[in-house]
Amino acid sequence: MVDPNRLLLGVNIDHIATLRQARGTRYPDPVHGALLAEEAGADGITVHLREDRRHIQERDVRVLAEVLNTRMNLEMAVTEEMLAFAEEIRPAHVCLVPEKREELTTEGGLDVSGHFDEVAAACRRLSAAGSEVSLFIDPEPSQIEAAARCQAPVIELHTGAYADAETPDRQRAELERLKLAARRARELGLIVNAGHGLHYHNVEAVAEIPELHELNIGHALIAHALFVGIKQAVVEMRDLMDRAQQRVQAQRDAVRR
Ligand SMILES: CC(=O)[C@@H](O)[C@H](O)COP(=O)(O)O
Ligand SMILES: NCC(=O)COP(=O)(O)O
Repeated sequence: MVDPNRLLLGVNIDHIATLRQARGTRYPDPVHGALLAEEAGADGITVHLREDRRHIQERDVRVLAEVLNTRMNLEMAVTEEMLAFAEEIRPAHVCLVPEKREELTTEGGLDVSGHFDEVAAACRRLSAAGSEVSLFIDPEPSQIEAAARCQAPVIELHTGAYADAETPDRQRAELERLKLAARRARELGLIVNAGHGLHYHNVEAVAEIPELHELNIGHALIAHALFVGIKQAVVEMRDLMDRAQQRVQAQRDAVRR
């Protein structure tokens, strides 16, 4: 039986679409990648439908909504166009993210406290459409508290600062911020996910944070898949996450003895 406390893996397939868009071809199809990722053990599929449509297209989201066996997590900006699209598709999960057209990737978390009314209204609309809403935020107490006040049931902590840390000290400090943030969010009753920039060499310390529910991982996993295949790339990531959780459990058991 699958452990109900197992840390879940959401596989972000955006960068399969990046390769397709580079040539304007029909291949590689992110939908194909999503189905293989599910077969290999992904617990969900994440797609970010960017305003500039640089990778995932509306067609991808529509087809995924029809064929996924797990669940879709649609990442999107808080715009009228995207809200109307999500209300039509009604994905299982919608993650609200900040977006800048000129950015290389999502540089930081959503400023929930600074745009409280707009984000709270989006949460209400999406919940009414039947989607579970999550807010992609930096591991900052003020943002976590604002997310709880918005009545979003889920947050996703942006792990980019941890992943990009250039020194071990900086990385330890960023990991500590993530741990404190996860603890605070759980105290407030939020479900806590995390993601961005996670890689095979930095995922384990994050996977050891006991309050986390799901990690969303894309770029590094799809890059690895180029060489080992997507199923193997998912299995390897899953193994690292499982082993990290088993270590935490073994430490807990040792303390109890
Ligand atoms: C919100 C987030 O962290 C991911 O969706 C990530 O943005 C992957 O896509 P990009 O590389 O386009 O940012
Ligand atoms: N929300 C984070 C995500 O979906 C994956 O981000 P990345 O692993 O592509 O950086």
